[in-house]
Amino acid sequence: MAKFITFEGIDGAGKSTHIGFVADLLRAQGLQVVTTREPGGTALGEALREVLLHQKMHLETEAMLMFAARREHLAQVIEPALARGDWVISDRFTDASFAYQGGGRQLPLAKLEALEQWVHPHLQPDLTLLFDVPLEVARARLDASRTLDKFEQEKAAFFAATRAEYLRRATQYPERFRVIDATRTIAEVRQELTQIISSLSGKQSGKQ
Ligand SMILES: Nc1ncnc2c1ncn2[C@@H]1O[C@H](COP(=O)(O)OP(=O)(O)O)[C@@H](O)[C@H]1O
Ligand SMILES: Cc1cn([C@H]2C[C@H](O)[C@@H](COP(=O)(O)OP(=O)(O)O)O2)c(=O)[nH]c1=O
Repeated sequence: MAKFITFEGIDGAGKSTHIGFVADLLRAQGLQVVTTREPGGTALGEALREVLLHQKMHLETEAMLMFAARREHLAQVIEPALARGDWVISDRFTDASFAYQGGGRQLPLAKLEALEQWVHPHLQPDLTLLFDVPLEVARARLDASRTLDKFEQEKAAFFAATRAEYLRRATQYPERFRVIDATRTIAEVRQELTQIISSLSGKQSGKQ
């Protein structure tokens, strides 16, 4: 049965480093896998990503554009892939809106819940891998690796609140979240990912 897997965590936790690895693990089992990302994943979504990552805007505009990009992503990529029986791995999904817009920027969670109900009332990820690291570790990795976008330039308090909201959601939805201690080496993290993926087979799809 096709499954929907999401990767989450604060910037610099190491999500992107492991997506190809997990996709290859699944492909080695003969599964068809679609990898994608948010904001993005479609032509319109990538255009919105450019705006979201580089322009200042009202917080509610930011939240609505994240969900607008998501609506398109679901319609064009995620839902058709799951309907075909493909597995889908997305670098971020709605938990990121709760963590960043809700936790980091303090948009009331009820507004995000309303957007979630509008955009995907019947779909949740089957598995959410939360790559968890202290802020200093994430910051050191980012500083060493790239030019920072609008979100990555935020201060420590923003990321503390973002991380706290991710962890709160992991406690709220323990059936789909797996919290990965991403301070370990890449090889150690991959060992745990291999165990998680091999134990996934046989569970039901996340469509409600
Ligand atoms: N476990 C790890 N140990 C050390 N460095 C890591 C680890 N995981 C990722 N990195 C490095 O940290 C940087 C940020 O990783 P990345 O996967 O881009 O993070 P994210 O997608 O979560 O923002 C990259 O340069 C990556 O090579
Ligand atoms: C999906 C999503 C992402 N974001 C933010 C988190 C990230 O800082 C940024 C882009 O995510 P990401 O693709 O992880 O950035 P990068 O490719 O630089 O690792 O968008 C939100 O604020 N809300 C959302 O709903």
